Amino acid sequence: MSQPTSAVPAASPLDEALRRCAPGMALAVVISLFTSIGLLIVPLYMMQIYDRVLSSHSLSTLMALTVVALGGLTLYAVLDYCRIRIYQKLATWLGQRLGLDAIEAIIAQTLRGKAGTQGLRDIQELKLFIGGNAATSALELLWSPLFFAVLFAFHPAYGVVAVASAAVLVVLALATELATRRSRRDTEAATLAANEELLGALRHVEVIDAMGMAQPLTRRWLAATDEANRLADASLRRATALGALSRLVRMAIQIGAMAVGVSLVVDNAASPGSLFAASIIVARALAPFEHIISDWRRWAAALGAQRRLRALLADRGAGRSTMELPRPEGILEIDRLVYVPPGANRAVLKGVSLFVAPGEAVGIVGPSASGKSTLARLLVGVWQPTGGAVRLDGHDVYLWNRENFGAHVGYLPQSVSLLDGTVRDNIARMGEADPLAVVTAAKRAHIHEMIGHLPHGYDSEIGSAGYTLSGGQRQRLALARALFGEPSLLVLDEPDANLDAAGEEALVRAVSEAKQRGCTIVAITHHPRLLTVLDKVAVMRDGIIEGVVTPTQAAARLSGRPPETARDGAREAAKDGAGAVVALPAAEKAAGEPKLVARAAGSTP
Ligand SMILES: Nc1ncnc2c1ncn2[C@@H]1O[C@H](COP(=O)(O)OP(=O)(O)OP(=O)(O)O)[C@@H](O)[C@H]1O
Repeated sequence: MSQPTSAVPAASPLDEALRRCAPGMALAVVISLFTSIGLLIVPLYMMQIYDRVLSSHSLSTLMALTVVALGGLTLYAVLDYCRIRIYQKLATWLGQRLGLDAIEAIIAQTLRGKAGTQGLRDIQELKLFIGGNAATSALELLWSPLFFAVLFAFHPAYGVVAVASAAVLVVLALATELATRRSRRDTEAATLAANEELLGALRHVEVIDAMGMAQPLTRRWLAATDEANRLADASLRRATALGALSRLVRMAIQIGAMAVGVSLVVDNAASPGSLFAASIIVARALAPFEHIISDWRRWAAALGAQRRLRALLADRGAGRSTMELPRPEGILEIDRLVYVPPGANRAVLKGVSLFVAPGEAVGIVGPSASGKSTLARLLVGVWQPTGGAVRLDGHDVYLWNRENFGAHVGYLPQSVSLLDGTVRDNIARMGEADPLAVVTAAKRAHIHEMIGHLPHGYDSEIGSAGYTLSGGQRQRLALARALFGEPSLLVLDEPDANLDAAGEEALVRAVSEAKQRGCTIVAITHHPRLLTVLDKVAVMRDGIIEGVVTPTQAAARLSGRPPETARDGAREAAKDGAGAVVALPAAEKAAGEPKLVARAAGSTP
């Protein structure tokens, strides 16, 4: 079948977001030209006072200069406010813009076993950088030549002192970077790894508390952070030494500028007023250079954050379609599916093929670790197949746009996985849903009444901070979530694992009704009652489908024996005749012959 799926464009979302920030940045930089000029108001005012008012004793000149200076300072204050607000707005926008992509990327990485929330912290770091002083003072560097020009205009000696001082400060900033870069990066990586391990462990806090595992965990965390602390200390030692040196240099510059100024005044080469004005302007001209050194940690953090964000965002669900597809009929084709987990050297699925017609309900049985849950995850496209494909209505489920795919698919994982929120939020898949649609899904899962008995009905909070549902209640609620919104495909991974007799009965009815509504169903189950409402049952062992039996045959075998005997059941059923079971030779199965299995099961349309 065809695969006309369009791929995601390769442009980096970070570059795209920064590109869209550029006009705002440019406006802020232009405004900062005027605020930089505004910074000259006080020194020029002082110079005029010394050189004109003190010598002429003219109070009217003083008054005029004061009015002009105050007017200029007012304008400066307004422009400075606008400039800072632009940076703050840009930082907020950037955070929102990147947040969506970062969450998507974090989900994609977590699915590949690389869990972590560092991406969100990195966005926060970039926001602080842009919205705070670090980025703004760096952009003010652009206008430093203006100050240098004024100093050269006063006297070339002032200009030379300022430019030479700026060069020394730049060298110090570069030395700080070179001396601390490696250890800083290593510190970041070591701290990140230690914190992620601890956060991962804290998700299982009940186990930790019940079995007194807090101490060993703390020791592991301390051992992991020890290395990070050692590296951080080395980096801090160098940065502190260079910081002390740069403070010494800054004070020496002030003294040097003053000494040069006084010698010029003594030689009558410059006015006394220019001496004071120049010392203030030198300080202003060098301020952005000094900020680079004092804000270096923020700079380093922002550089590290953008590097990690770039890598994270490049990694988000690469190659998935951006185009929405219409509601599928529910033709499910598993085509020579192979799956080798990341880092593993052995395939969990070794060429699984199966065809499921629209509205058909298939059971999957097989012993533990035969690959059933892995198959379920591949059916809903959360993992990328190593080979082969799963197609729904001819389109690869892994490449399918996730939001669009989710609207047509219901998935009940083995771990249930309810999220923090209300019962209503969970059924509605955390979206803003029509109450009628929520109630319909609950009724289809036969839990509408059960929800009525919760403290706040559909508004009952569940999850870590809310009402604690029983295992069976959680499973039934997760079934309602899977049934929400008329799914075309329903994938249920052991939906009966925690249910009592009433729950099992409700599940059987819910699955049977979904089938009648035309939903294609794949259910991993060993429950004989549930098997009987399905159309066929695939028997899995060691990553392959050994054969397909009728539900009656599978249920009969399973009700008398443990699930591990499913293969024997399949083989015995094959001996029963009726062509219901296909026991393919191993080599044939590994090569993958989907149609053989499907045809033999009598399900190919
Ligand atoms: N991400 C992974 N990395 C390494 N091995 C994995 C990974 N996921 C699954 N496996 C391995 O694949 C095999 C099949 O696992 P799977 O969960 O699919 O089995 P199952 O048939 O659903 O078992 P059960 O009935 O016990 O749930 C197991 O041996 C498991 O250890």
